[in-house]
Amino acid sequence: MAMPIHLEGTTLEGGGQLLRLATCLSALTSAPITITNIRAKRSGGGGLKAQHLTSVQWLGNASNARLSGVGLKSKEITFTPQSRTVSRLEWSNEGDVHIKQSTPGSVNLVLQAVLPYMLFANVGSADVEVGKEIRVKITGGTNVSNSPSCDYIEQVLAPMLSLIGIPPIKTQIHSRGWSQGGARLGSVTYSITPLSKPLPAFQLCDRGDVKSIRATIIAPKDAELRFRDELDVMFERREENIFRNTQPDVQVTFEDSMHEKRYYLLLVATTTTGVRLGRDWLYDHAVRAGKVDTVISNVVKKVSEDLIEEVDHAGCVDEYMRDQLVVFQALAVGKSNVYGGKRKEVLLEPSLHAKTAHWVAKEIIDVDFDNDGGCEGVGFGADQNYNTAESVVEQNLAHGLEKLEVAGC
Ligand SMILES: Nc1ncnc2c1ncn2[C@@H]1O[C@H](COP(=O)(O)OP(=O)(O)OP(=O)(O)O)[C@@H](O)[C@H]1O
Repeated sequence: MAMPIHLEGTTLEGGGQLLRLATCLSALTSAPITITNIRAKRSGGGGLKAQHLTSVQWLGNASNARLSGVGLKSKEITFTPQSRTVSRLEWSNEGDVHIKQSTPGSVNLVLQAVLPYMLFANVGSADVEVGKEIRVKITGGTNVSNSPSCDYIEQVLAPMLSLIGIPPIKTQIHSRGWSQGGARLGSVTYSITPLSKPLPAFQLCDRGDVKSIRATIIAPKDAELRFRDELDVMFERREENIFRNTQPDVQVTFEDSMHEKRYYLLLVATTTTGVRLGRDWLYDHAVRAGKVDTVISNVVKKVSEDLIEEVDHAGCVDEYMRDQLVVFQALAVGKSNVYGGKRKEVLLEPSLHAKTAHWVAKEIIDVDFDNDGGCEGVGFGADQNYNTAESVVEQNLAHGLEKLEVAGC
């Protein structure tokens, strides 16, 4: 049997993302891995939290893996996938998957671990019903600090994945789960259509101009007017920083957060080439009586400044999207390019999360990322049943998607 690939869990960012990506790639490729010192630099002693455990166990089941050392707080695990095909087909034929967490761990970090597996596991399998959706219901936190919110998934990640050739992902939030204002469980269903053929290389090189902004406010009902006013004033003042060459187009939606300590704002810019850039904040400081106005103005100030920084660099991905696209570049057929933008004429460095994802992908499937965001993917599944470039393009067109081809990459 092959020796497991050893990954030192404290490398670079050294958080849960390293574990999620490593176990996902291992499950897909059947390469056994051992991860040591998992999250060892994180506060609270590190090791697997419930959210990480859920992801590892689900991927283990799906890929029929032998798991060793896997439990709450484990700092070292070995993940040895046994067979790919049998269990892959088992779950995908069902159509419904329910991943339950008993804590409000981020549902979207669980999604981050399982989504590439769900999309790619059946690539090249002749038995798969093309176009058959998997509905994945995940219980946990829908809005959790330091993780993508369901709103970000729906408004940024899913449209960006469509842009690179992944069949559209639908989001249905049943109830919200929060890490702020008292822990609370929620649930969401994502409808995902697995790829049946390899993902063609994709090019995200031309950002275009910002053509619209969508603001999603979730806050206590009695803060609605104040929040909307604060946003109006900000958009008036920052119009030129955001829209530059285009007519301002702003849409604002409001949802009652049902708790006096839950304030959330997401701003999403959509550009003329279909790129989405998002920044958000789930307010995580104390909300003092009589200080609601300060909270609102802090939230609007921070999120709008963060978004303007993303607009300024002219790249095709926001800070978070950059690391979340790495796995798709690594698995695609041929060279994909993702332009990360410039500051003062110098290419923006990938974030530590992005560098970590590059490192994990290199260790497990031996792909390299260059400084300007290019990566020659392994062409996952291309050596199986369907391996012509034309058939790949046909498949994506059948999903109603166009490949984004932009000159200058
Ligand atoms: N506001 C945000 N919007 C979108 N994505 C986010 C946001 N904040 C963090 N992320 C993404 O969430 C992931 C967080 O990975 P990280 O390793 O920090 O997670 P974790 O499992 O919580 O680990 P740890 O508890 O060890 O920090 C990254 O992919 C990052 O890009």
